[in-house]
Amino acid sequence: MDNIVIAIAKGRIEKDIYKRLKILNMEECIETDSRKLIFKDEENKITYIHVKPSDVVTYVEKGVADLGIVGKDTILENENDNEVYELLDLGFGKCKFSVAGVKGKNNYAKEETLKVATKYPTIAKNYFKSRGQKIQIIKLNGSVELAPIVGLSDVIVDLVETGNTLKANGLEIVEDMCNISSRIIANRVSYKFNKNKIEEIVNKFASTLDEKNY
Ligand SMILES: Nc1ncnc2c1ncn2[C@@H]1O[C@H](COP(=O)(O)OP(=O)(O)OP(=O)(O)O)[C@@H](O)[C@H]1O
Ligand SMILES: O=P(O)(O)OC[C@H]1O[C@H](OP(=O)(O)OP(=O)(O)O)[C@H](O)[C@@H]1O
Repeated sequence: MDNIVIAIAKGRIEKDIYKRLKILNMEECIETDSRKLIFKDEENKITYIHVKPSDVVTYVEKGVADLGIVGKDTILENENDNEVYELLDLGFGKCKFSVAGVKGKNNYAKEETLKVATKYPTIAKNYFKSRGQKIQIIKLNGSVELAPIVGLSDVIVDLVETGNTLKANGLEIVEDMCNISSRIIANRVSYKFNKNKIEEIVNKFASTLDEKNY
């Protein structure tokens, strides 16, 4: 049988993923300080590919990867285009989506069209549509907190972890939208054809959920 391919999100959650891979003795092949993007663990018959977080869902949905480890934010941002199975909440990478704006300037009438700056247009559109609020999206790629300060938008939709970035820029949370954490996702066809191997891997990750040693 071919190796199971697991797409790992590079960046912020990578270290948390490696801690679990160590616990599962699945890390022999991964050189954490390397620029390499693909690692083969022949013993466990698993291939790991290192992918930008916002691309993991694409690799899984297209079937290049059987499994992916990635933040729920990227799953939600891709949900209109990419159908994948979400198999497990890994309990790390915790943050939340919130609507935020400049402190003391957030009394908007429902009838107004709200200008919303965000890195996550799909999430913002779905959220405000569900609340019957007309919006105009201003798509940005980062440092989104700047937008309401300089008048580019009324509010932002962004990830909040400690709240320090909002506080440092004189912004306040208008409303919380949903909690976020890292998840294991699966390609739907792979899950049907490699169910036993996939469930074996997912169950191993599930066994680390109550590990206190990291
Ligand atoms: N404060 C936070 N900001 C952004 N992501 C966070 C935060 N806290 C936890 N996360 C989780 O970490 C994941 C990876 O975040 P990271 O910043 O590495 O990726 P990214 O934002 O897509 O990268 P880039 O900033 O290069 O576009 C996110 O998808 C999210 O699930
Ligand atoms: O609540 P906090 O702990 O301050 O974290 C929230 C910040 O973290 C992210 O920024 P990051 O620099 O990771 O990504 P970006 O390039 O999308 O701004 C996010 O966009 C917020 O700005």
